[in-house]
Amino acid sequence: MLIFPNAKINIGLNITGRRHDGYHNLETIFYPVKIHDALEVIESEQLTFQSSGIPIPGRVDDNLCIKGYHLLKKDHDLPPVKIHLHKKIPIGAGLGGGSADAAFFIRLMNQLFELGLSVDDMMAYTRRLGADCSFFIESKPVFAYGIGDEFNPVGLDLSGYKIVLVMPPAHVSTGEAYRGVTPVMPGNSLQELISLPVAEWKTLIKNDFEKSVFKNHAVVRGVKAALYNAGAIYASMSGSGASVFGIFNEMPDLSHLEGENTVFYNV
Ligand SMILES: C[C@@](CO)(OP(=O)(O)O)[C@H](O)COP(=O)(O)OP(=O)(O)OC[C@H]1O[C@@H](n2ccc(N)nc2=O)[C@H](O)[C@@H]1O
Ligand SMILES: Nc1ncnc2c1ncn2[C@@H]1O[C@H](COP(=O)(O)OP(=O)(O)O)[C@@H](O)[C@H]1O
Repeated sequence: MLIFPNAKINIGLNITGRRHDGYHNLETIFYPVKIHDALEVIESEQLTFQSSGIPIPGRVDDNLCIKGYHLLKKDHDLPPVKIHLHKKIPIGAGLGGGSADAAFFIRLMNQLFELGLSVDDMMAYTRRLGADCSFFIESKPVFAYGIGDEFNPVGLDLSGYKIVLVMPPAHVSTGEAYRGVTPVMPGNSLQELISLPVAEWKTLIKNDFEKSVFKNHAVVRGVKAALYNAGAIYASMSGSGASVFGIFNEMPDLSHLEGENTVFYNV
């Protein structure tokens, strides 16, 4: 069975507090975008994992698909499977690619082996795999809070705009990004701001990671400026970086950014 895990962007990201478990409370909008991996699972003689496309750092045993398999196997009588992941979602980009693979793996296994898991059941597994992982069980626009695993639906539809995503040659680890932020409660609720017209977002909707990431990675700041210069109505770094997206009325010409950066048009 084949499935296509999609990436997400964060529109606004307020880090509101540090918790006793070392994690942070946050508020953000998760919005699904059309950049996909391809994940294939077939029943097999033994459990194997292979990948192609963008190389995935770390050991195979630490791959979130393999972790997801072991979690499910504890509760269900599963045969071994052969997993192939074709990686296209940039890694360490703030696009949640690893989390997407894990959540779509759980969805696929539920279907393939008729495990009868509800959305809540699947989210109980994904919560144990990563803070933003549960979003990808439904992959619909949401206002997320808590550590990023509690959701309220939002009626946000950006399909009338052109969204462009740029991945600069920089890598920011999620842990590093959180260490660079001093939590603060926002003056205005993101849940309310998001229903304002996109043209009003620029001065009101912020990503708290940008300050420290821009300080350490000037190239990321440069990409955001380039998107505004190209006519973006709104531009922001996604998540903990380093990717940056722009929302446009018309498709911009960003050929001057290609080469050094990877540019994804119409995500
Ligand atoms: C920053 C965000 C924003 O959407 O996305 P990305 O930029 O990574 O895509 C998420 O909070 C990333 O969630 P996720 O990537 O699932 O995080 P995890 O693997 O669970 O945690 C990695 C590390 O990030 C820190 N962490 C993560 C989430 C959170 N709410 N508070 C934290 O402090 C912790 O130090 C943790 O050890
Ligand atoms: N299936 C996977 N795809 C990508 N990265 C994975 C995967 N499984 C585990 N990882 C680990 O997760 C780390 C973060 O990857 P990713 O989710 O792409 O970043 P981000 O949290 O910035 O969106 C990688 O450096 C990698 O070691």
